Amino acid sequence: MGYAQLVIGPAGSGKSTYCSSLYRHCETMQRSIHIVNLDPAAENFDYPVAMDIRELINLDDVMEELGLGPNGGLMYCMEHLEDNLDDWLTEELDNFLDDDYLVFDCPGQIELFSHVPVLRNFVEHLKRKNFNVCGVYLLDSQFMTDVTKFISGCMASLSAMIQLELPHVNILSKMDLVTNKKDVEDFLNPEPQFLLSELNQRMAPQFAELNKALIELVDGFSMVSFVPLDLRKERSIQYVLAQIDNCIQYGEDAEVKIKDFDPEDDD
Ligand SMILES: Nc1nc2c(ncn2[C@@H]2O[C@H](COP(=O)(O)OP(=O)(O)OP(=O)(O)O)[C@@H](O)[C@H]2O)c(=O)[nH]1
Ligand SMILES: [Mg+2]
Repeated sequence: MGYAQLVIGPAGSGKSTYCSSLYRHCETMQRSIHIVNLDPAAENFDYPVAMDIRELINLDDVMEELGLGPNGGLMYCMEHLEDNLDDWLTEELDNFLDDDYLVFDCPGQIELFSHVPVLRNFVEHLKRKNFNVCGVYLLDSQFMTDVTKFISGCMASLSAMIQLELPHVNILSKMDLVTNKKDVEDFLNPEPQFLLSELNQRMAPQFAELNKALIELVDGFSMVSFVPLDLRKERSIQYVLAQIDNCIQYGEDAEVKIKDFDPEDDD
């Protein structure tokens, strides 16, 4: 049994930075972890790349030879990955041990986890190879300061959740940039009534019914809650990792220390 995190979220939400911080954290904890680059457009890495889509296909070549732009080129590369799950990916995965822990740093094109089947098929392949996989969805806390942004963030995360059908952890990234914690706290584990009244205040009256339906949806999928991540704090990284480990049953035999501490304790 292997373990895997699929790190997804909009462009610039902090996925690669999270991966490198996680790597360093695990290094300190003397815990083995391997970061995989799935972004054909990535150029600089702050972590050792254990496996790399760029060894399968080169984005510049694709753009040049097929006359595609950066986004079309990226989608082509990802589809090429999808076509090579059985050979390239299988061979690459054979380099790892049975109980290895892999973290996949994905590109940020939102269509990859909203309606294009590439990542879903990728995940299915990992599952067939006996991996326990968790979707880790990063959302930038800078975009979480009012209710309309919160709802749109939830919808994007929800579409990834539905598309991938994975255990799913939502992370609010870049908490170090949040000066007024109160602004964001309202949205970490929000009260539906609070959200609805905020939303109604923001929107014209004819949206009242839609607002109600949206909030019911967000509330109904009680998994739409966010764990704050402040990369300056080891404890914050540790807490996020423990949530994810819990989802994929990592270390169940090895007695992991999750317990219930407050991630904001050390303020
Ligand atoms: N202050 C702060 N900046 C961050 C943090 N995480 C990421 N950033 C910055 O946000 C920008 C984007 O970060 P990346 O980690 O490259 O984001 P990404 O999600 O991998 O982006 P794509 O791969 O392009 O989708 C960079 O300038 C990072 O330095 C954080 O926790 N705090
Ligand atoms: Mg990245």
